[in-house]
Amino acid sequence: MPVEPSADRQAADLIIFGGTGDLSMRKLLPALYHCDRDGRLADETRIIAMSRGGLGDSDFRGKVDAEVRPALGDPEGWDRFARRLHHVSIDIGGPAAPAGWDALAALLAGHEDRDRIFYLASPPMTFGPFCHGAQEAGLVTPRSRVVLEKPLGRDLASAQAINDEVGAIFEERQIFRIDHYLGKETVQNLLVLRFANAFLEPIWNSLWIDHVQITASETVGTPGRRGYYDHAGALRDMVQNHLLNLLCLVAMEPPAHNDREAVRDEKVKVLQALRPIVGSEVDRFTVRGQYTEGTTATAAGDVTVPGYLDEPDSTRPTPASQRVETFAAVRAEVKNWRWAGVPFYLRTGKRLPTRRSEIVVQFKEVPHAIFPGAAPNRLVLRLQPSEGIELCLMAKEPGAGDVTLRPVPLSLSFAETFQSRVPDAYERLLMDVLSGNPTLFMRRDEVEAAWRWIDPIIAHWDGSAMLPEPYPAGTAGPAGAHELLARSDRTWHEEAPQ
Ligand SMILES: NC(=O)C1=CN([C@@H]2O[C@H](COP(=O)(O)OP(=O)(O)OC[C@H]3O[C@@H](n4cnc5c(N)ncnc54)[C@H](OP(=O)(O)O)[C@@H]3O)[C@@H](O)[C@H]2O)C=CC1
Ligand SMILES: O=C1O[C@H](COP(=O)(O)O)[C@@H](O)[C@H](O)[C@H]1O
Repeated sequence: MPVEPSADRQAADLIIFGGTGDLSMRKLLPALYHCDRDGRLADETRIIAMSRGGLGDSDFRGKVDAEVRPALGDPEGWDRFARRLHHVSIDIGGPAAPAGWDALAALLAGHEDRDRIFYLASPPMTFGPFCHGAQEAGLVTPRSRVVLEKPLGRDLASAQAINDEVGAIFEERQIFRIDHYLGKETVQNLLVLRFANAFLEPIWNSLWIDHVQITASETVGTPGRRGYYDHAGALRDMVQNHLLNLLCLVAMEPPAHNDREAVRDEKVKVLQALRPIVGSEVDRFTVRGQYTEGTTATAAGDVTVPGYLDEPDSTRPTPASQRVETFAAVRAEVKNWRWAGVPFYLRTGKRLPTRRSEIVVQFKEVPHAIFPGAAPNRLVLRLQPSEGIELCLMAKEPGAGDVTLRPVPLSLSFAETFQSRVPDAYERLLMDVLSGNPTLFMRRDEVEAAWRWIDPIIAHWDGSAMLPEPYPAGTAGPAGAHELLARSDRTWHEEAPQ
């Protein structure tokens, strides 16, 4: 049964700019539906999508009904959710933009006392023009907040320009830079695991840890996303934000408090301690690839899928599309006392064999082996497909005779242990925006520190005559990714004996 909306919830108008896009249809609207079903939205809260689509409210409701509802099964309380939906057409930067602002103003008139959230689920170059337009239309109230999707810009300079433009209209306390990985249950649990348990922290350093692997592997390709992806690539799309955030949470010092500034202060220090990868080092410490035609596993069996350049899209590939990486791997180092000499291997790619996001903390070998075959311990924090934690220990196989060792996992699945649905990251983060809690959002200095480290890698790739290494869809990425670890006698987690 859907839960009745709580009377003490603050009513809000949530304006999703880009409300017909992939992110909105796949993530934001399903998350908002779940929040509504669980009674977490006030009765009067409205969801107002904006796009160039020329849709009326009923067209938009029909679109959401056709595209979002089926993925939710048979959703209870759907009609209540559907009544919250509205659509306003606008072409930001286009000649008809004033008419769009007028339509939005008419819808919002008389509701100035509500929280007003502008969620920018659109390409980053629209952020500045959108905020200016909203201000000129008189729509920015003291109760307004703005949510900026990642990646914020294409490099440090564009990120600074966007931050300046948005910062001229909204105060920093009103700006929520979202990275949905920070809303994932395991990611929040990482801090609990580290700082609410005594046993890990004493060994959480270079004396005990050999290296860390952070992987976000996806089976999906990029059909229909050329307009965005050709300007992004895997490094900007995933590494600059999601993977660096995970690295920060693994590597940061214990904050004095679990509050918005203390946690973010410690994360920034990690970003500032990242050893820059510059010039020819980029060729040694990074790998990039692009998928070609191959096969991918689906529920209906293996299917042949096109390469990146042949993905169906309304825009044709350009010569620059050949340079876009759909796979990126980086060997990073945090230059401080705790982590000296411990590599952090980051890796992400599209059209890989499995959908899997995880952090693997690989411990060192025992200092003195009295049993042959002892493999080092490994802690795996699983973000996807299911969220959980696994500690791989060595155990003796039952039986008399010689001791035979076997690695065995101590596993914790959040869904099984807590017998409850694990909420999607966007549910948590959208509710944080609605209640005004920015702890799990990025501060300006964090985003800019991340770009400062990423920029030299991109500059070297851009200036190089080399193209990304091809890898067939459905395989584990380019050969260079294997070599990145093999050089130091290491292997990626899934290549190691399980
Ligand atoms: N897709 C995903 O899984 C994720 C995406 N993101 C981020 O979210 C943002 C959006 O991504 P995604 O949804 O994939 O992109 P899409 O291209 O699918 O959607 C973009 C949306 O913005 C609207 N839009 C674009 N330009 C204008 C304009 N000038 N005026 C009015 N509306 C405009 C589009 O509508 P129309 O064309 O009708 O105008 C559409 O609704 C990006 O910054 C991306 O990095 C973040 C995490 C995950
Ligand atoms: O931000 C993004 O994330 C998704 C992957 O998110 P996940 O929660 O499914 O791991 C990725 O597909 C997309 O390219 C990127 O923009």
